[in-house]
Amino acid sequence: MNTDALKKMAAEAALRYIQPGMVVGVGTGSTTNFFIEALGAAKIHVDGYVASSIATENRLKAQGLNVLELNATGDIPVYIDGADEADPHFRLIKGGGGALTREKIVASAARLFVCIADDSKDRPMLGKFPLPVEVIPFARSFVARQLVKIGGSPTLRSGITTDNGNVILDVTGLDFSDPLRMEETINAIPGVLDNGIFAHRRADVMLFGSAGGVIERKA
Ligand SMILES: O=C(CO)[C@H](O)[C@H](O)COP(=O)(O)O
Repeated sequence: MNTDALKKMAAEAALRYIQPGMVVGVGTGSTTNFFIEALGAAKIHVDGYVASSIATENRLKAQGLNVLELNATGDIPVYIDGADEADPHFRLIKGGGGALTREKIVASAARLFVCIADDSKDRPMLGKFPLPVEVIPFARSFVARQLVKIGGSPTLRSGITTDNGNVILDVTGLDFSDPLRMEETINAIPGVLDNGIFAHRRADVMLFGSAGGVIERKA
């Protein structure tokens, strides 16, 4: 089975978490795009959707789905999103699509975070995928130097400005033995808006598409 088929399988399995009348948070990326397609076809009468990016907002609207502002909804029952890596403790690296800050906000506003991915993202530990860090452009060089001091090798992602008007540094070489601490350490650098470690707000459910079917894990 190809990777897209596995992503689609996980995305369609997430529909079981969507009930009529809910507000649903929706992430960003190719796996989430399969979820949006499945939502469009399923025609579940939810109250509306909160998008984690402008790209997702546009896709939801293209399916005729009702998009709500997070500021108007309060806490939301469920958030569905992909990941770049997931460890056995439901901690994630996200931000391959550059939407990590809004994704973390919507995930944190949700009572249940269901993470959908193909099983290549199922890893014994985080850190193979370069860690995305969203940085205010004014602080780019300063933040890069601080990341080097904690063992990282940052690279500026070219050709992308985030929905918040910022840049992304992709960082390799960091020590992921304590992801929660690394999440806090990086976010304490002035000029960092957020980073792609989801250890404070982990997933509650993992749905992995695999050749043997959907693997479901609950925290
Ligand atoms: O965090 C993300 C976007 O910022 C995505 O969820 C992550 O990059 C996975 O993407 P894909 O579903 O395309 O593999």
